[in-house]
Amino acid sequence: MVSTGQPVCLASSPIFISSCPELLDPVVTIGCAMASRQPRRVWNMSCCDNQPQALKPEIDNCCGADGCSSSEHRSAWGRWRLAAAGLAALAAEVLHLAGLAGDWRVAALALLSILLCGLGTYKAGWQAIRRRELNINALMSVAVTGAMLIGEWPEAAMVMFLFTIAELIEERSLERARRAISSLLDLSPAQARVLQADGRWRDVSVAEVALGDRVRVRPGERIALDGEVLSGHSSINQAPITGESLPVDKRSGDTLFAGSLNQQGELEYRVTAAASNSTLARIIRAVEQAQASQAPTQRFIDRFARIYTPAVFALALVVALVPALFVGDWLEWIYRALVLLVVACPCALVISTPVTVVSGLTRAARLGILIKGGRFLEAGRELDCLALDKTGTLTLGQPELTDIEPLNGQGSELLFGLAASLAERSDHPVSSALSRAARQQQARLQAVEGFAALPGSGVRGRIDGQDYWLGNRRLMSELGRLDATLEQRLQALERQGKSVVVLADAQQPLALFAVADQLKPGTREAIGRLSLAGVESRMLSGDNPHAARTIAAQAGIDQAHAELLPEHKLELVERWQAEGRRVGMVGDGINDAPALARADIGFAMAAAGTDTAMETADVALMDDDLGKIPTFIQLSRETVRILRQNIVLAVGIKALFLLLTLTGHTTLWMAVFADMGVSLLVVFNGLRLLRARPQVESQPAQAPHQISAANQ
Ligand SMILES: Nc1ncnc2c1ncn2[C@@H]1O[C@H](COP(=O)(O)OP(=O)(O)OP(=O)(O)O)[C@@H](O)[C@H]1O
Ligand SMILES: [Zn+2]
Repeated sequence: MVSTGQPVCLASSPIFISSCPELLDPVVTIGCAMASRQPRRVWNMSCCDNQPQALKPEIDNCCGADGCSSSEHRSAWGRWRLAAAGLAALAAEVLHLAGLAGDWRVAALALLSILLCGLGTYKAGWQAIRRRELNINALMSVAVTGAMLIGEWPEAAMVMFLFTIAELIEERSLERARRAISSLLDLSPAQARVLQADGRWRDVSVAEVALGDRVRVRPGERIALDGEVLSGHSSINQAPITGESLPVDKRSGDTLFAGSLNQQGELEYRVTAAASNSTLARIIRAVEQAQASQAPTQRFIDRFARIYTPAVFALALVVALVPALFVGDWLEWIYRALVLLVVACPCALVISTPVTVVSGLTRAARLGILIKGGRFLEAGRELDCLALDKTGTLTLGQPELTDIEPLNGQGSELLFGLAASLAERSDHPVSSALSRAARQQQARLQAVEGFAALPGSGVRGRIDGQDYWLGNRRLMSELGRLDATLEQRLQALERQGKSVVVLADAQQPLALFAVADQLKPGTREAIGRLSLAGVESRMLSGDNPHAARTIAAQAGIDQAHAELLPEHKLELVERWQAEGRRVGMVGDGINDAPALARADIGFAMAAAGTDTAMETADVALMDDDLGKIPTFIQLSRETVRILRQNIVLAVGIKALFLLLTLTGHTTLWMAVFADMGVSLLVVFNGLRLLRARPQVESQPAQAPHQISAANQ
């Protein structure tokens, strides 16, 4: 049981982290990660003076050769014992009601029940008291012991039994919320059909597949490993990764994710990541880590519990002693003090937050939204301003070359060849547009020396001993190549909403190349949902003001800031924060990195498959669907709402019972039932998030587009 305060091996849980409802100390978690597909076990080390060494034997024991499944935490024996304890407690109660109150048989049955189910609680309670900490176990141990001492045997047994049951249910719920995420891993098959050296295909365990191996997947099968399609054509359901079940078209060169479902054609692919390091495995690892990190509410509650429990003991002592000094009736006041201890049990309050946050994180991951900690899940609610990069975030990020304008009589074919040779070396979307067009037109590319990317402005390189530049207006004016004619022609193209780059040599500008990007399907709708949620969208673009405004207008964004260098994006984010706004930032390129890092929440899009995005962003959206941001904000609000409901429920009901207790209207029975009831209430309230349906219905009904396309 999690709350024993003992190191606990949650063998039945494939992942895990510590969670100790009545935790008074910071949690130390030790994970024993087995090979990738193996269960992973972790101990709750709230006790043991936080010394991992103290647990060494337990860890060795648990991770030993026998594997993790042997020491099943709630064994069959444990369940039988619990059932027997329940029967004994009930029998004691029945005998008691039958008027045999003082009978030794009642006491014996009650004692038997307590011994059967309560030893763990006593042990943990004793350890806590020895460390001069007072936790739930100590609270319950004292209450039960006190009840026995004043002869309330059946009640003592019932308190212990119900407490044990409640703890069990809570622990199970938390495990369920956690397991919900790791169960995703079961989606990727354990075996893959790999091409052997002798040319035959053989089924091989995924752990043995090497990088670069050629794997075949048939229609209807799940993809076993991350890879790149070598041959074949199919549509793939990537829902486990992206949360989006509309199938995505995949053909040669596209990225495949382990765990996704191949729907139609047969594919052969080259393995690009070991099974233990697939995108899916990394998502799950990240969620586990996020689950381990405490949300602000959690930290608050831990601090609260630290003061609270000792205060309750003090109050109970006062209730037991003081009134009796004046009015007598010792037994009655001691009884009330014991009821008070049970009523005061804060387990509902303490467990409600982890259950809720874990459920929220898991739900998000299933929707293809990877949140890096409870902190961000709680903070999402407060965002009131979202800064968006243009290319690749609002647009498809795959601009098409639309115009080539030679400037001084040279052949456009020659100039295009030069520009494309430079562009070929860069993966900036504008450059990619040129190189794509060059490939289609089979333009002659030349070798480039001394290539350099000039972030925010363009590229530079030497061809045939001549220096060339390819870049935007800023670059031309820096080079002193921007004259009136060039300016005029630039503006003419830009006014059509196009991005324009100029090819120049050491003397003069040679040609203009215009590209136009398209708004991504679903962008306008996502911006609309954001604004409904009270979040203002603002565009931050490195592109020219006309192109920026054109896209902003299409997307429904009022504020567009153009011609920004990376440091300008950062400055704007900082300025808005200084105005008291909570700023989120969505971007992809390196030019967004400083602003992303500075923003209250940095979002990365199309993060599946791009390592840096998945690792550095606060919130990583697995595909390029902007609609995931309003979904995230809704989920965040819902999470916080449930967190608050739980706090009000837990504290409110307990406060009510406290009053009833002090006035002598409650019994131990009622107190335990109330405690259990509140605990279950908050746990199930938290678990609701797992099932929550934060507006997935608002997916645009457009044709699916390739996610790999946006991973530039
Ligand atoms: N490697 C490059 N190849 C070609 N053009 C470039 C390159 N780098 C920058 N540019 C030019 O400079 C402009 C600004 O570039 P920057 O990377 O800052 O913005 P962007 O990513 O294109 O736009 P946004 O910031 O809106 O996503 C581009 O629109 C392009 O015209
Ligand atoms: Zn409790």
